[in-house]
Amino acid sequence: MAEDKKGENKYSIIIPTYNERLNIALIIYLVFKHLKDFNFEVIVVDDGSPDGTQDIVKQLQQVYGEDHILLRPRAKKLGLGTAYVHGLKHASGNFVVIMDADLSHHPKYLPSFIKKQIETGASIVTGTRYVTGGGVHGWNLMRKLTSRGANVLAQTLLWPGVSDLTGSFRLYRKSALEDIISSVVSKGYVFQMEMIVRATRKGYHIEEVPITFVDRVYGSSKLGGSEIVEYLKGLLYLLVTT
Ligand SMILES: Nc1nc2c(ncn2[C@@H]2O[C@H](COP(=O)(O)OP(=O)(O)O[C@H]3O[C@H](CO)[C@@H](O)[C@H](O)[C@@H]3O)[C@@H](O)[C@H]2O)c(=O)[nH]1
Ligand SMILES: [Mg+2]
Repeated sequence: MAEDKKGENKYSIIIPTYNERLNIALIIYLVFKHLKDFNFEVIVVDDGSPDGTQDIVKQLQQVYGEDHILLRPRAKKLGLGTAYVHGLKHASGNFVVIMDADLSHHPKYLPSFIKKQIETGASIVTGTRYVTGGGVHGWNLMRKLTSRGANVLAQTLLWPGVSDLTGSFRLYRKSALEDIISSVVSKGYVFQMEMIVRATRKGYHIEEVPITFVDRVYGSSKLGGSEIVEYLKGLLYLLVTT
């Protein structure tokens, strides 16, 4: 396996949170477990969660160290896309990973993202549910159809050459992420699709690794009907502007 055992690379793991009190300790434990051979930091971007997520993160900082877990909160819920932008400003690594807090993105995949990047030299490695070896577990039929439909629609209109456009488990070379993010306008969930489409248009080397997305056990999704409308608007915007 290609490895970066405490080598020159540092991975900044950005985890956006909104009401993830019941998930945050486990995801951080698992990140530490699976990245023990690598240089990394975890950056939690919490948007003033009323459930006290930040209190748990502060306790975890006492256990793991404040240099390993950074809490970079914002006063209120400002949207998932802007949470990544905020986290990136505080990242000290030369690579950045973006992942959900609710264990839908299992940290066990992190070494395979890193391995793929080292083997190929890619600027982006994106987790995909829609190739052999990947999948979705635990979603109801409606959510499966929504995700599949969103992907098929975007594939048909935009031809990006990436199999999972709405997934958000990704590793970026930090310089690439900074460059791409500077041209992204979306603020919510559609941010993921805009990021990867703009990356393909800019000619970045993108590789994929299969992941199985497992629906959360604790808490609830923050994806509402308004995000679906925003997705459709974002799709049209990309169609016109890219
Ligand atoms: N800071 C912050 N975090 C947020 C916000 N909205 C959501 N989050 C956090 O973002 C992560 C994903 O939110 P979920 O609500 O769990 O999303 P989901 O419905 O499971 O959707 C997932 O799958 C989609 C693809 O099918 C993805 O498009 C989406 O990004 C996410 O990975 C979680 O860690 C959640 O706490 C926000 O406004 N601010
Ligand atoms: Mg989720």
